[in-house]
Amino acid sequence: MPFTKMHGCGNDYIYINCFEQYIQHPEKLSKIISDRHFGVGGDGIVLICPVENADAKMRMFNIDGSEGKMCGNAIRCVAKYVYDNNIAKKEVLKIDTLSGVKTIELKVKDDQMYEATVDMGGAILNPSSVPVLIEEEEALIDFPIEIDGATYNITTVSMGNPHCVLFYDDITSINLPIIGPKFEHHPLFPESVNTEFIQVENRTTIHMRVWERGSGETLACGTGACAAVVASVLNGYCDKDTDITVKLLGGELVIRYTDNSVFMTGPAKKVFEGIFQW
Ligand SMILES: N[C@H](CCC[C@H](N)C(=O)O)C(=O)O
Repeated sequence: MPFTKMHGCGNDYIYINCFEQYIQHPEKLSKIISDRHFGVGGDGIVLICPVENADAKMRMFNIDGSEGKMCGNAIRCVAKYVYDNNIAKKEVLKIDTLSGVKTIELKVKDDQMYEATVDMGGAILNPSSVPVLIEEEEALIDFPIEIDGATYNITTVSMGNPHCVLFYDDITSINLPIIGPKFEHHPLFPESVNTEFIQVENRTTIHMRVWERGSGETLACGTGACAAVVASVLNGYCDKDTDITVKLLGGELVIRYTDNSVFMTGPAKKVFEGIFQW
């Protein structure tokens, strides 16, 4: 099975062209091929599929086989793949996702690395739409919850997929493999949750680590960076209608939170192509 390995800020996926092949059980394939020792290695797989209402459709599966409803780093790479492989040779592309059709503007920086700006759509703040099971109509902002006897102040945001954002003075010392699953598997989050840990540097710069549902700690999370900037604005650390730099383990994303949409700008890079025997 032919594949293309690509990444956005080190959030790496195995991309499969489903204009040319059909994958019957992507949830099984993701678990096998994502393994860094017995497979290709990645944070999951992304299927690039034909669709009527857009240039292509993206289906993304985490390492555990669960299907993500949106993936910010992957959609930039899908746009690059669609352009490079002449599926749609346009600098403005429309990619369909389980969270609707997104518009991506590509800028070719060099032959292997592109920069893309994605209109990620509006941030969803109503708790029942994130979803988070708390009887509140208003957005959860700096909302205290108790997990295993400890209190955490959470801000919850959906970018088409669920996010829980927390703020710390120092994120370098957080033990994500211990704390991440506590949120990922908590009954408060019926569809599980991606959890972002934020350290604010100034009004235009934040640092982020992330524990992704279904994949664990990744080097970057595009939807998570968007949710983190929305949460930073809601908590008064950053401003709307301003480019905020999100510094991640694998690189940087620039996020702008406006009344209508959240915009994300970042890299998309191809690493190699190959044939997977399975
Ligand atoms: N783990 C996420 C999907 C991947 C999101 C992340 N890699 C991104 O770049 O947005 C979920 O299940 O909601």
